Amino acid sequence: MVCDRCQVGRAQIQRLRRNSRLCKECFFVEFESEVHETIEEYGLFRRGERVAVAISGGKDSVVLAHVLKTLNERYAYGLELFLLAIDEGIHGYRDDSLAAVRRNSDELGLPLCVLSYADLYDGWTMDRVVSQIGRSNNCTFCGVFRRQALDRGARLGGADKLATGHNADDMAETVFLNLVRGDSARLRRSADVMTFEAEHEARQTTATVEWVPRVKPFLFMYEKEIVMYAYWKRLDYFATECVYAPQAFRAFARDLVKELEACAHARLWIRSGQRRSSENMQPMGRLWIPRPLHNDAHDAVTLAVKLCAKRVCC
Ligand SMILES: Nc1ncnc2c1ncn2[C@@H]1O[C@H](COP(=O)(O)OP(=O)(O)OP(=O)(O)O)[C@@H](O)[C@H]1O
Repeated sequence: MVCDRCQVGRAQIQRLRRNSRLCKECFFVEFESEVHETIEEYGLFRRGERVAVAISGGKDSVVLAHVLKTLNERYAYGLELFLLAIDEGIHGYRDDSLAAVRRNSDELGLPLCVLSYADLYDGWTMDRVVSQIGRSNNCTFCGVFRRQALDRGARLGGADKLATGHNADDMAETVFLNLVRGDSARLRRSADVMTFEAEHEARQTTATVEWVPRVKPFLFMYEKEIVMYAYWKRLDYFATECVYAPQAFRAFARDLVKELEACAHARLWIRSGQRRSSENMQPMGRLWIPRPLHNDAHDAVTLAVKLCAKRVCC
């Protein structure tokens, strides 16, 4: 079967969003163009800005670093990029992924800044936190520490923006997590392409904190396609899951999204990546859903809440 775009190469991937069948080269072109469109449409960067790319060594952030460098050169954004990694102090996980981060920094020729929880939080590594509080809830601590660490790292590095590798799948999970937690403030901004996290926290604590806006250039990109990009480009990333992650509440949300996707209707609206797929879309909050399924989507949210409640209660 030939590629729908160039009509020459052998089709090797069926795009989830547009349903087109593409060869590898055309897939790279479309993927990169879609990230560029997001950057342009939402005005994520301004010429001359210094951008911290948050890199964990996982596939999303490694692909993000490569794509941002490529687009910065191709479209002459005029950005000054550097990599920012946080060492949470998780033995057998973060030490290995940081090795991948260092190799990417060398390959891309981008400077790297590494900050550790141990240095920032008076010797408190995640291994030490888990030894004190056990495994349940440790991801909540880690998430709060990491958000602050990234913010501090970005400010230390003089960044105007902090770019993270959050993708459409992460967004869908986050929407459900915030729904279940009843965190309406976070729910409202969980699908934003640009957020001001520290500003929100500062408002709640009345502390004066300088903040660095966060941007998510991959918010409309599917995880599966990010994996294919990394695989076909032979990028050097670390694939193992965090040793503490299986206990995470987020894992419930991930399973839930998969369960919902098993219903044909839900699959159509659950990810923000559908946003641009058709003119027949309409917004429900920040999610875009096909018009004929608007009512079904409300049913799906109800179903999601019931499923979550069931899981949380069990
Ligand atoms: N230790 C870290 N250092 C720097 N950035 C991080 C770190 N952990 C997460 N991030 C940023 O937050 C984003 C989402 O975090 P998540 O926990 O989903 O990442 P991951 O699964 O470790 O790896 P990735 O998302 O890169 O595949 C990452 O893409 C990255 O930009």
